[in-house]
Amino acid sequence: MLKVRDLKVYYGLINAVKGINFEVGEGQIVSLIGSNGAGKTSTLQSIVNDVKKTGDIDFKNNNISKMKTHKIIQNSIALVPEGRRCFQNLTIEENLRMGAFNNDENYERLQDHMFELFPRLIAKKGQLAGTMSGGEQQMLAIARALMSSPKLLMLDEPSLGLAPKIVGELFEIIKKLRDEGITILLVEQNAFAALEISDYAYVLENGEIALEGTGLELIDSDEIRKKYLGG
Ligand SMILES: Nc1ncnc2c1ncn2[C@@H]1O[C@H](COP(=O)(O)OP(=O)(O)OP(=O)(O)O)[C@@H](O)[C@H]1O
Repeated sequence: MLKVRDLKVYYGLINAVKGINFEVGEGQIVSLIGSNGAGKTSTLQSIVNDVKKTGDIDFKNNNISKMKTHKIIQNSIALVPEGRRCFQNLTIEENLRMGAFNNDENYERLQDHMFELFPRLIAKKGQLAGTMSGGEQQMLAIARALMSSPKLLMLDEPSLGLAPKIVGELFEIIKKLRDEGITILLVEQNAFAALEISDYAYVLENGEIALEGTGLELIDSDEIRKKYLGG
């Protein structure tokens, strides 16, 4: 579904991503893991053309490298950025409606489905997003992105700052989305949680892919255990 070839991202003289290649197959969960500053966020931003880059990005066999960000989003790719960024002064329902503004699909049907997927949100649907917990806001951010009916959902550090119980709940939902046919590209520092649910994963180090394999292969790898899984 997504093929990234020789992707490079520069910020002035800083070469944040150094010519990486990776693929995301339809219906898969693929993760990019790596420590702070490895280039994960820059990679996601370059897919939606929100950062200066070189290289080729094919989505469903169309080259989208030079497409404008809003066109890419209309083209069924959604990005949930790090830090959630819900509309703090809007209610849950209003946030969902904002997510659907570009979508001709039946709003009520989509909204009902979001409340099925994220039951924590239904009781609070009239509440302002800014007054909800971090976990609830992360769920809302994902639900809002899903309101555009994306084929590819990209999540940047969804577990950041959340309690382990909520992370578990969130990752179960991510698996469910994959089972519903949504392809997922997940960026995570929580390597174990990501690898456990990933069909395939890439390890980014200093802007390069240091290692790749199935989620289970990487969980079993000594190198990954030492560097990312605490032994
Ligand atoms: N707007 C920017 N201007 C200058 N340098 C930047 C900018 N954004 C990112 N960088 C640098 O690019 C490198 C990669 O950053 P990036 O945010 O992509 O990494 P990351 O793996 O997502 O890390 P994190 O998890 O901390 O967000 C880092 O060295 C970072 O300091």
